[in-house]
Amino acid sequence: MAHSVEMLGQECFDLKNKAIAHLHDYSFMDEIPTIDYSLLFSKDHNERANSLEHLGKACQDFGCFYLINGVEERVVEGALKGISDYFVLTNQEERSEYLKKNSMDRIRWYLRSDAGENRENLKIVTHPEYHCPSKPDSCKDAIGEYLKGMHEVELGLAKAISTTLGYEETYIEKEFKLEAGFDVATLNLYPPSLQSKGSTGLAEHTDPGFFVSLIQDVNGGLQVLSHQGNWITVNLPRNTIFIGIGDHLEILTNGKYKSHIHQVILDNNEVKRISMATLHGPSLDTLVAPAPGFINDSHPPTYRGMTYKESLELNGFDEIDVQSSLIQLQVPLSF
Ligand SMILES: O=C(O)CCC(=O)C(=O)O
Ligand SMILES: [Fe+2]
Repeated sequence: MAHSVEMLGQECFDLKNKAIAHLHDYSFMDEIPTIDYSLLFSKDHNERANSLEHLGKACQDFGCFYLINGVEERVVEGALKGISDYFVLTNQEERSEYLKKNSMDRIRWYLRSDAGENRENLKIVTHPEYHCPSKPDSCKDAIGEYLKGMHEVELGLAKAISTTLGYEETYIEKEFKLEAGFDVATLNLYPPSLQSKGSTGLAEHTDPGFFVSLIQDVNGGLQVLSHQGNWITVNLPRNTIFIGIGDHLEILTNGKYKSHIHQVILDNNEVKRISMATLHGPSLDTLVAPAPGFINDSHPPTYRGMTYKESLELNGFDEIDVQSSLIQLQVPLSF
């Protein structure tokens, strides 16, 4: 059928409106992107360029992504078994040996069960030196093997993310002095919702550092806040690691790559859930401030500089507590 000029005009108008509506329909953006680690280093130039572009978008538009082909499946499964063994094969009295003793603790444990938090949590400093309870035997080696693999991935992601920011590969590694980076793993045990005091596993927060890597034994619980303001549940396919941007990459990039806001909700958890979040940080003596390349007239510095250690201790916390101080580091807006 022949189209009259008026009809074609109407069709064009409808198509344009549809496209505009789609641009504002952000529901399609509520799926956490997946990055294939191996493709970031592909020998095929186009494949590498495409996956780096995808990584840059994930960092800028989501602040998090699912990583595949980073650490071997056997190693991830071994670590999850090691964490489960720690909580199952020791009793609470043995675990409470790691209750806070002093600010320089390298292993620390607590159990919290109230309206604001429901979890048992063991924090261990894992880099530059690796600390882990010696009991049970299966725990230290299995978690250690995963962390070794994850440290390689950290260095690889530092290269890839530097490239997405338009810098040379070694940029982040040098800026954050990752050779002596301060990493803390937090091992979590959340009760089933029936046994919790309220529905909050862990309240809304961001984490300090370069980025956080997370593995979990069951899906459901961890949620991230999308840049469009929706809470998205982290559903990790098997052998996938969740990666979320940390506060100090937000500070270094002056807000270009934002720290991911997340929380743990126990609403639908019928079974207990274990997770391990590793906060990969700069070295404690690194002064982290917005880099000159991210500052210009329309982007004045949004954060003040501070060493990683000072920022971890800013609100009276110890470095092993790895608490965020992003809000306190913000420079007030001047008009
Ligand atoms: O257990 C989780 O899913 C998240 C843990 C977390 O956010 C943290 O330990 O900082
Ligand atoms: Fe966190």
